[in-house]
Amino acid sequence: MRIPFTKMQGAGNDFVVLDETRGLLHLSRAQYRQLADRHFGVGADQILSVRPSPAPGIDFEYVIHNADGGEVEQCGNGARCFVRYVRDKGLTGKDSVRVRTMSGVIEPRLDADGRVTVDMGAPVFELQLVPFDAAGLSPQSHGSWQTWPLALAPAAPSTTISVAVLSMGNPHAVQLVADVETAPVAAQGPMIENHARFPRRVNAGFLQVVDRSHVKLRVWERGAGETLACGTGACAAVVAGIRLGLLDARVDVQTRGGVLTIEWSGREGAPVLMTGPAVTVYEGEINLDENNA
Ligand SMILES: N[C@H](CCC[C@H](N)C(=O)O)C(=O)O
Repeated sequence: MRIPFTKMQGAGNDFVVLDETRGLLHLSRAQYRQLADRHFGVGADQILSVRPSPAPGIDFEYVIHNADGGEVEQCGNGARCFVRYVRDKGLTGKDSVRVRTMSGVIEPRLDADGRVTVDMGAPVFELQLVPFDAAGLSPQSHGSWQTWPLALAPAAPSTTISVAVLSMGNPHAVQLVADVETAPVAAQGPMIENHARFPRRVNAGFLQVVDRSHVKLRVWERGAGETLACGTGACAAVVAGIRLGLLDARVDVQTRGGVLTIEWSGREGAPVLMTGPAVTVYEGEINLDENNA
């Protein structure tokens, strides 16, 4: 099956974008994996499918699959690329669109300077909604919030880390590190991602606080491994830093792929705003294996 696609990236988090506004492609999990494969396919961290409005007052639906083929609830860098895509393709005349994902409705907006700002909605702290199983654990208190001990069981000795746990529509576990460059992302990332206390797995953030308005962040993403940037991960890390009393309301997040600016008032229920780049890299066509169907 030969299909057209658009390759995009937001701060180095890269995507294959598919136009399904005139009909669904009905791709299989294996075909999503092939699209994301950097040797047998196009190569991307996630696949974004643009679909027609699902309901009045909502402009589009946006479906997200990780490189491992699994469908997920939210993708922040993808949301910025999404609005750039629908604008450039003439699928909308608006600069700001309301789009539904599996986790709810978000509102990306094209800014005059070419960057994109997205209202990512409010962070969720109820552990059972992340979801995170805290049974039998005693949290460490930090002012009005807490972090949770997470035992990582390598061969020996087992390591226990301390994570802030929250959802941006998708699950995040954020730990503070002294230096992101030496943080054990490759060693600990998979163990956190697949930890039994996260029934739907989790995105693992490694956060270095530089000062109250600048941080550095690396993220081992659920279903994709370490990416050059993670939009929801940047939102989750800044919200965690604010709640732990370490950050102010507007923070520049330095990722390996670029800078994202995150704003959150600190009031529960208040939305998180994320601003960053969205770039079209190239257009192409791919022969998808039929036997992958
Ligand atoms: N790996 C994430 C989805 C993509 C999130 C990330 N690319 C972003 O920009 O938010 C998850 O499984 O929840």
